[in-house]
Amino acid sequence: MARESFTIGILGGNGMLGGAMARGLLDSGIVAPDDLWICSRRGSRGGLPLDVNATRDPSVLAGACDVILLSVPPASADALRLDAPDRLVISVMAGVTMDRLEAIAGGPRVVRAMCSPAAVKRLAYAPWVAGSGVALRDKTTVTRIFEALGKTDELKDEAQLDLFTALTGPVPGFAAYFAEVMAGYAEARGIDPRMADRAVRQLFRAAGEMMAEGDKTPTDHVQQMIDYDGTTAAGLRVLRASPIPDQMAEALDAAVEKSRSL
Ligand SMILES: NC(=O)C1=CN([C@@H]2O[C@H](COP(=O)(O)OP(=O)(O)OC[C@H]3O[C@@H](n4cnc5c(N)ncnc54)[C@H](OP(=O)(O)O)[C@@H]3O)[C@@H](O)[C@H]2O)C=CC1
Ligand SMILES: O=C(O)[C@@H]1CCC=N1
Repeated sequence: MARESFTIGILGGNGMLGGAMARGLLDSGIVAPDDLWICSRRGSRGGLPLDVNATRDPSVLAGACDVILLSVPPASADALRLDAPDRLVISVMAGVTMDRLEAIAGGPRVVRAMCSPAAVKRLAYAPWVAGSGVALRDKTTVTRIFEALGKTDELKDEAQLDLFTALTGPVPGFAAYFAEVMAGYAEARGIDPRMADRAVRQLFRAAGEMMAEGDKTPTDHVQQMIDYDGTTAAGLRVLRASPIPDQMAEALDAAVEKSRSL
């Protein structure tokens, strides 16, 4: 049986995340360029193909699209009114709660999600929570859209979205900080900065690919290196005994609190 096709509109589709999702969706083939709409105040296309429809008017986008993705800054959210209770509205905005989304959409057929700019490579992780007006068929649509952009899970507890806003919303996000620290260590010990940069980029690329493949969890990888009992084990034992896990939790808590205050 052929899969249902739909038109998708992205409010903020010329922005960092909106543009990444637009490109990912087009690359996946889930939507044809002429079934994709983007909307922003400037009405710019953000380098998307000319067949993609662009408008400055959110009501035009809402009128043309079965599914509307909201990807404008949280500060712009409360002034938005789509009045489109019959459309499936999916927000990827940090901290904008389900209640606020229902006010924007004009009804409860809304999904609050988190996504990331890795959507451009179809490598995002997108958890989501369904509002009370979201039917089973809508959930299938949400899953199809986010599977086109990477991996996805339905959550039951809206509060957990703030945790993912901190953990997986920013890409490279907190992983970039660890890369920065490692490159800084190398530079401080006389390695050419360009070489340190190249080395650390390649390390994180390989680490990401190796951790994404197979069944091993990050803990399994760490334990395997500790069990090997070589040079890396010496350093990992220092890290495991350090306050770094608590400090990491403090940093993530700060990001979660920020999300809850938006
Ligand atoms: N960037 C990221 O890493 C992530 C972002 N997010 C969330 O995604 C959303 C978008 O973020 P991001 O892409 O970084 O932001 P950007 O500033 O890059 O893009 C936002 C876009 O929205 C448009 N816009 C702003 N206000 C309005 C409005 N009132 N009506 C219509 N369009 C508007 C802007 O275009 P114009 O000026 O032309 O109107 C702009 O291009 C935010 O809510 C953020 O929390 C979530 C996860 C990760
Ligand atoms: O840093 C930010 O505000 C964006 C939103 C969620 C993740 N990154």
